[in-house]
Amino acid sequence: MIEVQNLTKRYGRFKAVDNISFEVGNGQVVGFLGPNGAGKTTTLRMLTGFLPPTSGKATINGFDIFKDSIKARRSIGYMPENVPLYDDVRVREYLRFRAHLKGLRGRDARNHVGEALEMCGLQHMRRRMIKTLSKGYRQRVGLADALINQPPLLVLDEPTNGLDPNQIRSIRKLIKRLGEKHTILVSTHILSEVEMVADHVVIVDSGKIKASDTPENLIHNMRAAGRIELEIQADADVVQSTIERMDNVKKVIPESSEEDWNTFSVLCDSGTDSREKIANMATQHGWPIRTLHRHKSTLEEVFVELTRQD
Ligand SMILES: Nc1ncnc2c1ncn2[C@@H]1O[C@H](COP(=O)(O)OP(=O)(O)OP(=O)(O)O)[C@@H](O)[C@H]1O
Repeated sequence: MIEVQNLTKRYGRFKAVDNISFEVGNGQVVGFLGPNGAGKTTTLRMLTGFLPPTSGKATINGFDIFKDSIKARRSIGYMPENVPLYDDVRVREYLRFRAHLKGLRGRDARNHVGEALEMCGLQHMRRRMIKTLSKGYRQRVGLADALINQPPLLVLDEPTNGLDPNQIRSIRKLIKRLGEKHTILVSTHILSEVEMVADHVVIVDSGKIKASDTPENLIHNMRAAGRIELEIQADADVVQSTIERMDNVKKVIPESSEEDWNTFSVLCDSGTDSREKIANMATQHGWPIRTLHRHKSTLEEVFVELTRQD
């Protein structure tokens, strides 16, 4: 559905997007992540035909977005970061107007508007003036607009930006539902959200791709660097030196101590799990254990690891 090859965008001498390439298959929900200023919006604006690239190529649904822009754009529903809406019209009127702009007429226009209202949970708001809507409902109108001509691809730029946790949940559910029928490229800062909705994640930083994989693989590869949390009742120095001598253990880091109990992070080699060996060793020495837990990485930790500045 999307093929991006060596896409670059310069603003003067500054490279906002630096030679990125990635693909999004039909039906995938792809999370496009990166810290502020990473180049996400610039990339999405190029892919939706709003911004010409400095160099590189992108095709949407087989059409070159720069050479065959109109055809490519017919395949895209784009929800920009700040949804521009007219305040002094009613929700349904606005969507009908947008449907007309997208070439829909008569019954088709009415049906598509009805479906978009329904899909985005806006039926009961259809007669409301846009200026009276909460931010969450304004976002829904933006989404309804993006899907009104039922494009195969939805490009959503931070659809949950500025929403409260309840609104975020409902937009997340909506994205999940939309993902059943559409290919979706969604940029967001809310990583737990991506973990729940995305089949694939692209992480960008300083205009470059830092990782591109399924959320599971990204997390697994982090987890492979295995960290075990151990809380044990024994002399801290003895525990540390004993465990550090074990195979596959890279480092034992004392974290805290409370009365006789000492807590450690045990860092192990990729793909290994030393919990049983640690448990056996503790039993042999008669050291009681209160916690022996393999830490599960989150997408947030992967993100921080790949994009942190320090
Ligand atoms: N029109 C412009 N002229 C000059 N620099 C720009 C322009 N638009 C964006 N930039 C710069 O390009 C970089 C990438 O911006 P972009 O908006 O694509 O980032 P982003 O990943 O979407 O960030 P955010 O998460 O904050 O929205 C930033 O350093 C930004 O300041």
